[in-house]
Amino acid sequence: EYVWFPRKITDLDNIAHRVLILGEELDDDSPGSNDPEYRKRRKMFTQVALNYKQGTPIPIINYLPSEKQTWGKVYKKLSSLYVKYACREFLSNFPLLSMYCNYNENNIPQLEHVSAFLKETTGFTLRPVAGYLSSRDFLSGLAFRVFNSTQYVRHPSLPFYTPEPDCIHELLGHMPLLADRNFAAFSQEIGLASIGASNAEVEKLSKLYFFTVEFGLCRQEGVVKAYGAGLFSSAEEFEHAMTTPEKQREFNLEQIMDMECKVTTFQDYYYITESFTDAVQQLRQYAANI
Ligand SMILES: Cc1ccccc1-c1ccccc1CNc1cnc(-c2ccc(C[C@H](N)C(=O)O)cc2)cn1
Ligand SMILES: [Fe+3]
Repeated sequence: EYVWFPRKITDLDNIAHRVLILGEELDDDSPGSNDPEYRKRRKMFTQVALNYKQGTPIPIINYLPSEKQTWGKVYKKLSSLYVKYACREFLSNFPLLSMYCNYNENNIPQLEHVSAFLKETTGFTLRPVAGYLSSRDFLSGLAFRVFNSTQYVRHPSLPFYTPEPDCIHELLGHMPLLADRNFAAFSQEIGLASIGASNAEVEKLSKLYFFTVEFGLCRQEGVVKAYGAGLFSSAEEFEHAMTTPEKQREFNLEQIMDMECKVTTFQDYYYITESFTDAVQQLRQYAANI
């Protein structure tokens, strides 16, 4: 069947309104859905994302003291885990974000500032997203080196594991590696493979994305390290994944394709790839047969 796909970067504006949003479509038992203040605050972020037009600056947000407090708690706890368990690419890029994007315990970095920094390093840029895009729509952004990023902050009741992506997940989880040239290339290749692909192939690519970009492990100097954004942003799942060897498995594309993606609980398994370039090779092989 004919599948529309974006042909130029401004076509990504046609995708922005096709989101699952907290309180409308998303199940109402997500954290903060029974907190009227929080839901009002989330509606503001939703409007910013729905009004956004490609190529315009991302609006600067005056984050609230309660949001900054959640960020600070998470930032402090995770910083101690990065030293022990993060891959070398993450550790070498993190200081750059502190320097150029004002990453610190007392300040939530602005997407606009991080987007400008990424544009200089790997050509990636950010755009604010109101909630869950479909896998196809999210992956199509990556083909243009555009990363759809949430801008709201998780509810203060669940700082160390939240079932929804939020700006803390994007800023601490994804941004440091989007500044790495090999990882940026890998991310774009997954996006390019999804353009015009069938629904079955998009489903497979989104699982590949999920078990690498979101929850990937790698081996560096013989030691298992993390590179998955979902680990870098959840102190609980990060600690769990790195201290439960029986849940760590060698990366195997076929096996991953059959795995179910757990979106609101910890994963059953975490997959180890030797490196990003190794993952790219496996993806290229797979994409060649699509
Ligand atoms: C679940 C879904 C909805 C809509 C469209 C696609 C999907 C879908 C289907 C198959 C595989 C993956 C997905 C969506 N992918 C993802 C990717 N990331 C997340 C996710 C990432 C981070 C976090 C926050 C983290 N737990 C933390 O506490 O920091 C919470 C959720 C959740 N789902
Ligand atoms: Fe993510």
